[in-house]
Amino acid sequence: MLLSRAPRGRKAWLLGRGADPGGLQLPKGCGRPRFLRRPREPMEPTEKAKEERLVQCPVCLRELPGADINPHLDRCLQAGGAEAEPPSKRARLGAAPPGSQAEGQPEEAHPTAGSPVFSLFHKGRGGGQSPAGGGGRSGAGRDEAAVQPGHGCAAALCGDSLARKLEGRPLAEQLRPDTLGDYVGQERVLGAQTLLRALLESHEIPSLILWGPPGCGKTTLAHIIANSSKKNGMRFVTLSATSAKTNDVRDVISQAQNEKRLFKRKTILFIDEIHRFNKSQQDTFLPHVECGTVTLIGATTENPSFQVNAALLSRCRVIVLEKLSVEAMEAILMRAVRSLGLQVLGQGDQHGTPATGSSSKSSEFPVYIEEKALNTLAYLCDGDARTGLNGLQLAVQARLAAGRTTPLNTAKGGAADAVLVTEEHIKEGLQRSHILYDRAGEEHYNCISALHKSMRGSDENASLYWLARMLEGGEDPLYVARRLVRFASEDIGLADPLALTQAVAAYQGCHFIGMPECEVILAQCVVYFARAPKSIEVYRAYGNAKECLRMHTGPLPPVPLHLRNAPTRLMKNLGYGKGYKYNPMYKEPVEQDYLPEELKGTDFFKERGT
Ligand SMILES: Nc1ncnc2c1ncn2[C@@H]1O[C@H](COP(=O)(O)OP(=O)(O)OP(=O)(O)O)[C@@H](O)[C@H]1O
Repeated sequence: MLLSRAPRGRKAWLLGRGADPGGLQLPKGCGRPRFLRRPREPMEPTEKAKEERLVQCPVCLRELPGADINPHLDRCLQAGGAEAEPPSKRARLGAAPPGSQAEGQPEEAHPTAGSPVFSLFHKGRGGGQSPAGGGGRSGAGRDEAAVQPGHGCAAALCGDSLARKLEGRPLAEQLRPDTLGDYVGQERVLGAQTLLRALLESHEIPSLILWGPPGCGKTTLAHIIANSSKKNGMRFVTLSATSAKTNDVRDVISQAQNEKRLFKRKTILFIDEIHRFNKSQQDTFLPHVECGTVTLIGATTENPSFQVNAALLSRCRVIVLEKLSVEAMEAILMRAVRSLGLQVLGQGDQHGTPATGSSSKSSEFPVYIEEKALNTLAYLCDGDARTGLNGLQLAVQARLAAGRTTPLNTAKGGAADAVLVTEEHIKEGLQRSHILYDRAGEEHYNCISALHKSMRGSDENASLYWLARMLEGGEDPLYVARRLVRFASEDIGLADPLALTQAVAAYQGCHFIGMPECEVILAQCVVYFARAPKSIEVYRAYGNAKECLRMHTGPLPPVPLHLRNAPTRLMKNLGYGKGYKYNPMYKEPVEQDYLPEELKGTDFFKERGT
């Protein structure tokens, strides 16, 4: 029977388990809840009616036909709550096309992929094994930061098996650490003596906001907390603010309330990209964080002071994660190298020119990666581990697909053909926009601010550097050009009125020809501005005028009658324009007031000077 055909508004009740209580596993110390007893009905329903009646699961709140409730409840409880997400909700929250999954089907029939709720930390999803190849997670970590020439993983893999390992889930996902031991870097907040580490190790998880640039390990840290909290009997629920709606948050909260009330189980709610929730959505969970129904862990790349409700922020500990250092990146890449079974080719080793061979042939050879290539990758991914791991994956896959082998002479005296990944291949594999700059995030504002300040400080070299950093990172040239228009007036002003013309021309030039040709137009304008004399006289005076208006109390003074236009007889009769002295008619300077009476004599320029 489909849920959609069931009568609505009927009071939910649960059937008792009758003769088979053994299948129901309740947590220790928790007696059979009262709701499991069937309430008395005025008239005993028939067996068929009993089976068709809808009842609500106390764990996941899903309504099911009476006949299905007890097996469902068993599964729900055994799966530990988080895994018991009703399939109907998965379909609703996830990206599944409408109608692709019939509501009310048993949950086993529904994969979790695509759902923002509970999907991230599912075990065993899509064959989510570590591709350890003998290396696995053990031994990975800080001590592996040094690249050992000619030293791959214990079991070196040849092309074919490696290609299979790289299929499917992205390498970064496959290698996401499960424990703090494998979490690299971020010593300042997670080092041995830090408060956060002590709290995590004692399983006292406070509400947290994890703030840091992309790929620095925010989600990974949440994943580690999820693993350890699940082991300690807590529920861990994930929502992504990019796809979840306010109702999804409400559902999670009401489940958390039930869990707390019925099973004394705590819920940790992880919200990825929390800054994408608007303030009123954030308000939804504020009281529940306050009263401890849920422990909130939010991840954001944006400054939480602007993006997270002040009230919510004050109830959370803000953990600032940094870009991963080059050393940390090397450790992460070495862990990947080991897990993939690649051999590292040291600086002293030599190789010849790649020869073209068939794919099937190259698939039989071991795969080497230059030590230099790993170092370069560690530098170029700019502290973003996802970019680094994806770059490695792409480069290796591309080499395997190209089907070329290279004759190698290693320092250890060996000579053999192999598939070789060089520094060049790594650079090709990296997307340019990832190299230096996060166009959509914090870095965008940091760099434009640095450019503005460098021009203001007349440092033409720094100005060019910040400009190049933005453009090479993929910044929109029109965004930079708009800022230059503003700068021309704000910082140069009347010291060189031509600056504004330059900026507008630069904007139009960029508009006409686009990147990369327009970069030199912007460079010219930026250098012009850095060298130009500066004046904030107008900017300040205008600020004073605005201030004067804002500070004014009471009704604003009327526009003096003599300054008003008088296009009609009535207006003339009312005195509009009366006494106005038309300046061109006078040879000598005209004595006339232009400010309202009460502001007579105000000098916005004099007040603070320039
Ligand atoms: N500190 C770390 N130690 C080991 N691996 C890491 C670390 N940080 C990131 N990684 C690797 O990089 C991948 C991406 O990291 P993660 O998803 O945690 O980044 P994030 O900070 O949440 O980024 P985003 O804001 O873009 O979601 C992980 O799957 C993991 O393989």
